[in-house]
Amino acid sequence: MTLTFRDVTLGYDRHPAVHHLSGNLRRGSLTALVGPNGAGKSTFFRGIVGFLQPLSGKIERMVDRRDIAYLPQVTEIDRSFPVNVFDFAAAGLWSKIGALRGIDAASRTQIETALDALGLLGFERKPIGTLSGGQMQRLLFSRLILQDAHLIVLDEPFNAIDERTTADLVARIHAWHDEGRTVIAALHDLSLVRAHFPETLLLARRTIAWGPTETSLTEANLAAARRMSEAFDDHADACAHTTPSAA
Ligand SMILES: Nc1ncnc2c1ncn2[C@@H]1O[C@H](COP(=O)(O)OP(=O)(O)OP(=O)(O)O)[C@@H](O)[C@H]1O
Repeated sequence: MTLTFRDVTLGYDRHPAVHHLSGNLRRGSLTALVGPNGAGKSTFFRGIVGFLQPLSGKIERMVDRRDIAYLPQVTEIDRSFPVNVFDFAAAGLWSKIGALRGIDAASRTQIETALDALGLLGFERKPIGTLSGGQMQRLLFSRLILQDAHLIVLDEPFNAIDERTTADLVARIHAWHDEGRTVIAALHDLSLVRAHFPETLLLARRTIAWGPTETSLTEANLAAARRMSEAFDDHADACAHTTPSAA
């Protein structure tokens, strides 16, 4: 296993957002995290990476925190920061070599190789603020390559990305999977999930289904996820165990 969740509840200011989640993220698995807007997907990821401590229950990590790479939603990334493509990618090496060691010839080659893998060679000196959305997402994936983490957590990596870039990024995800890494990605495009992700966690504040994609993403489960998400009271203090009745 890479992660085990034991009756985990996550939330903000004591208001639960994700309820009583139990299960395992198998080592080397490739999982899609699916759920309606506000289902708790980003909250779940913040719990995985340790930005958010569970209100109750336990997340057991069989990997070191430094061996977890996290790609937040693109809206959470500040692109006004005055840094160029090369230096932004180079930050991916910091968790392994430290920020102060400087970049030697071997590291430079590694960074160029990672940029090349995502079609960004030649962009090294460009400020990140001048990149298109798709180029920025390619850069974020280059940095993930350099992080060389075992567990890779991707929050909506294909948002506002064209088909060509999506195909390149999907290929990179398959390469990570083939290398034996554990990958989990929040996605809204169900045809993409069915085509490329063997396992799915369907979340709507609680687990609706978690297992093989074909058995998780049934019409009945998707309808249950919609109902559950709509019925959820964001301001509830207590941990509601009740399930809304089928409409
Ligand atoms: N920083 C925060 N402080 C307070 N509440 C939050 C915070 N972030 C999220 N929430 C609330 O937690 C609930 C789950 O939100 P979350 O962002 O995890 O959902 P999501 O499934 O990632 O949604 P989307 O698909 O729209 O990105 C929502 O009701 C949201 O308002």
